[in-house]
Amino acid sequence: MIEAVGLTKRYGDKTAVYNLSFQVRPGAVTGFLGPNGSGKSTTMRMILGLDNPTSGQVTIGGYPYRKLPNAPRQVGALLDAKAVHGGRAARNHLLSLAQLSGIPARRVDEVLGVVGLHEVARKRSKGFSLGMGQRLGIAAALLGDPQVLLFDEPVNGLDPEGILWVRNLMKSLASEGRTVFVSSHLMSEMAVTADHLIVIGRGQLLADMSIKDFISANSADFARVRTPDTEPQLREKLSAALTESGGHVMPEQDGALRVTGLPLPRISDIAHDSDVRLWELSPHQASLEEAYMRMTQGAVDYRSTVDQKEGLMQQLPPGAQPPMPVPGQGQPGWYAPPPPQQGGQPFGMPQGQPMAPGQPAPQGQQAPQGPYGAPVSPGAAPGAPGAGAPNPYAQQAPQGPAQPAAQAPAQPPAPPTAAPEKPSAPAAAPTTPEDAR
Ligand SMILES: Nc1ncnc2c1ncn2[C@@H]1O[C@H](COP(=O)(O)OP(=O)(O)OP(=O)(O)O)[C@@H](O)[C@H]1O
Repeated sequence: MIEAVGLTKRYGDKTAVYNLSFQVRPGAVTGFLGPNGSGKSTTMRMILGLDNPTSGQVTIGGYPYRKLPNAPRQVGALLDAKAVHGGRAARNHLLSLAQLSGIPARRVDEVLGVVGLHEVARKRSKGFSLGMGQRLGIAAALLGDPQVLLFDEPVNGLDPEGILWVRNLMKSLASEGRTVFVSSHLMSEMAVTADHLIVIGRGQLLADMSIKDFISANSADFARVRTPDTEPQLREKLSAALTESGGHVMPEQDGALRVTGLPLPRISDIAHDSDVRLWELSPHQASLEEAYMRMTQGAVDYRSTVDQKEGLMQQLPPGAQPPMPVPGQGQPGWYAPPPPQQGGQPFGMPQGQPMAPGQPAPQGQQAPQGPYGAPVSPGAAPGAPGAGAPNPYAQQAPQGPAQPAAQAPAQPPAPPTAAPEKPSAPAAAPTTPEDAR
């Protein structure tokens, strides 16, 4: 288990992480979500002993990383897939990491099979595609057969097949009882990968909850109602009638109305009673990406200066409800879809679920040891199981296509921040203590 308590990191006058407390438990994929610059990588570096906290502490299995006995065998991480010596063959790169950590050479071939890079094992990594580089970084993380794994944005730049492969790998590692902590800024990806979510914004904890709770708290039902385009007065009439009946009405970009707080049959009756013809009346669920953006909208450091949000600037039709204000957040005159619990917690924290973890798991709890990738025959195709023993990770699970990457949040430009440029990530695999900065 990974446990952070009051973790704070300052770089000069920039506070990258502030008073962060959370636990990452074994047997689950824990998604670490936050907008760009929210402190995810800084937190991961502190977990791995590559950066010292300004205050607070973070431990793995009760030890700070640097005091962890035989750390490379217990913790594996992918921080930056590009942090490899490009002139070295993939196998040699892994071999050198293995030798530094006293890991036998045969394990190198095992992990090459696990990530499906066996056929290119003797090729220099500088010719690798982004996806192959990610696989090589993941192979390095798996070398020590560790119980604790950290992946910083492992699907960045991957194609749908690669995303699906990483997703299934995370899940199978967790199903073996390992602790899997994976950062991302894509809610849509975490929704289908993670069991648990830790969300941060500007270095502070915004939410710590199971994905199930996040979904039930944030997937509000709403109805889309569309009146004939040719008769705008009907739209206004219906909007007023729905509002009068206790509904919350907001305009959609395409001229339809988004209605919450009224069941579909009631909306139909109100339209009928108001003599308004409908071209559409359909049930919908707010997307998790929207809920996540709502949660983090006040904690986004970097915004596009390109005006991409005209659709959100529509005038409210007569009778329409203004957006729910999110205390201390959001931009005046702008709005995201309303939170599902009107008048309640803007982030819809489920009952009895604290913002910060409240149930410490027993210290030193050991996850059950699962079977690990058995050697794969040298002729095995990349990503395919070997001809000998089955390869649990290289196999494609029969699932649907990966979800497309979400649109960047449409937000007005924020005032420039004085944040210094982010330095490049550590230049070597974090499993080698020698590389610690
Ligand atoms: N070594 C450093 N010196 C100064 N500032 C830093 C340093 N490392 C990080 N920061 C700053 O701390 C903040 C958090 O950065 P961090 O890289 O941890 O965010 P992140 O959530 O991983 O972002 P991204 O999703 O863009 O990778 C940023 O404002 C960044 O510029």
